[in-house]
Amino acid sequence: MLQSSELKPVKHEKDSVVVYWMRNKDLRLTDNRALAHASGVAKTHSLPLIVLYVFSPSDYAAHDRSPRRIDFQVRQLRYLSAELAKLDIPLYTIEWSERKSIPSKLLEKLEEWNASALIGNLEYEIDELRRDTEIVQKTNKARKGGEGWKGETTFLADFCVVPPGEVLTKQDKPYSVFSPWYRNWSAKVSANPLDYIDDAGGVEANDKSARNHPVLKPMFEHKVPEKIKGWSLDAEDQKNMEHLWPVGEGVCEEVMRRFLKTKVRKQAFFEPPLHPGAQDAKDPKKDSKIGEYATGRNNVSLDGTSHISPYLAAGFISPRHVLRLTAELSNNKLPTDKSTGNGLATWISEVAWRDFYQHVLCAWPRVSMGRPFNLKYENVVWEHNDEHFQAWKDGRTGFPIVDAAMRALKAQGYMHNRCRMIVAMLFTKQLMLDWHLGERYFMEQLLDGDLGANNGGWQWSASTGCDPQPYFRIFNMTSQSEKSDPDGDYIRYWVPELKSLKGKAIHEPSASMSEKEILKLGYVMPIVDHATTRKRALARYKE
Ligand SMILES: Cc1cc2nc3c(=O)[nH]c(=O)nc-3n(C[C@H](O)[C@H](O)[C@H](O)COP(=O)(O)OP(=O)(O)OC[C@H]3O[C@@H](n4cnc5c(N)ncnc54)[C@H](O)[C@@H]3O)c2cc1C
Repeated sequence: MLQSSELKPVKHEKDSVVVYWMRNKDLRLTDNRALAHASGVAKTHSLPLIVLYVFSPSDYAAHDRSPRRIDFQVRQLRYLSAELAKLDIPLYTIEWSERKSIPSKLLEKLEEWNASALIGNLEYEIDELRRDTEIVQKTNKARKGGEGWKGETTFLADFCVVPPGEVLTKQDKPYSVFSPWYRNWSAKVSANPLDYIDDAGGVEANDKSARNHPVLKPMFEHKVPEKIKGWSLDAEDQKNMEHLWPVGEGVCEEVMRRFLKTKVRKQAFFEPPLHPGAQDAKDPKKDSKIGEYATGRNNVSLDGTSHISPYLAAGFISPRHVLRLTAELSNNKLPTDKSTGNGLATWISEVAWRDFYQHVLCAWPRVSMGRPFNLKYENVVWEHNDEHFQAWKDGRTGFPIVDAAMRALKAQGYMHNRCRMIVAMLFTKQLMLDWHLGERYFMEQLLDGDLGANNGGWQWSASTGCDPQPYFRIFNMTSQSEKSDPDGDYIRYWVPELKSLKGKAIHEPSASMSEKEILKLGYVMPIVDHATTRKRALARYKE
């Protein structure tokens, strides 16, 4: 928790207001710690609540945000605005292009509105932590007799199941290896489910008189913009995204229900999570997607994972909520021992990875400043090859599984986890390109782009991160392809040039076909040779 100091109790005067600052990772009205707290403060002092959201295009640019992600958030904000209006609460949005001046502009607004409290959920990226710290420091200074807004500021931990700083070694140090961290994390969660996965509460309606409050009245006239200049999509992509990643009433719960209660389907492409025709599982613990997750999650031609990541990353649903829904399948217990091969336990451990990378971000802030976790690898010599970088982005590397995955990413703003590992491995080890470039490209494309998870995934692949893949274990693209897309359906869908290929040839056309034959299909030869580049990578890392 980050809070202004308790110098003098703040006076909640009768014409003041309470402000909940909604951020990019908590775009929901239920099970939301800061919103519930703000609503409680407003009720206790009989004050109206304002929900504030700040559009900050310069932050989006600095954090390589994907326009699709901004569009996704805008769609959700418009939905939330309508929901809040039913509760007589305004959702007021402001666009500020100067990100460094957000604290001072915000404090000016709070003074203008005569707000007595500002409440939000913490964001763990370094820029955001600095911004919130500046707000708290400025408030404290004003409350010690200085100029400026003198209300109460509170930022709460909400994004993780277990807040950063609570999973520590016996020596009170942060963990840098996932397995012991996970044992500690799961012991805490299982022992204190009420603390960690209980519903944090939501929002209560304002009194009807809020509609005539001098500060709130004009806010009810305010409309959340449909588009943010520089961050909007063309009409076709907008339609595509609305179809693949819908927002609105009950969407997240339904995405979860499909994962927990319906059967795995074979699909070489990713259908929207709310596609028609999902078949109910007989025994969800065994034959639903989650029941089969321990094995199904690595087959990229199955819809064997939840696809909840964009909704979790932008906080349309809380991680507590997804775990509660999972626990319902298991007598309200959370099975966490994944060594049993239990699908539920394996899935819970994946959700825990999300927490793990946030904990890493907080314990070692250098990872959100572009530096490797493992400083030993800070000076690995990377190649500078624009042609290879472009071929990777365009899905024209000559490695079919990589090309399929990269084309899927461009088309859908999403990529299967196994494919993320494969394409990142080719990028960092075989192409020997700087992982920062791949990390940035992912952020620009992904709907679920999140600094902690994305940086963690990239540094895992580049072997520079926390508990990474050791540098000498370099994926062989052909065997990865055979394991993750056994029938080649995923490749055939995304790389139609190869759809006539049968059997193993789909995974490595160049092993059985001449260059002329491959080019005739409209495909390309591999842009690098695995054996040569493997040696190069080993040498570079050793150096
Ligand atoms: C190079 C690379 C980059 C990645 N970038 C991101 C990113 O920007 N945002 C993101 O949310 N995930 C990222 N991941 C993790 C993972 O690929 C996605 O979370 C997952 O594919 C989302 O699909 P799903 O919701 O169906 O996952 P499921 O398999 O159903 O997993 C459930 C949830 O657990 C979390 N999760 C699962 N695996 C991981 C993981 N390895 N690290 C962190 N959280 C995880 C996600 O919130 C996910 O929605 C990345 C992985 C790699 C290797």
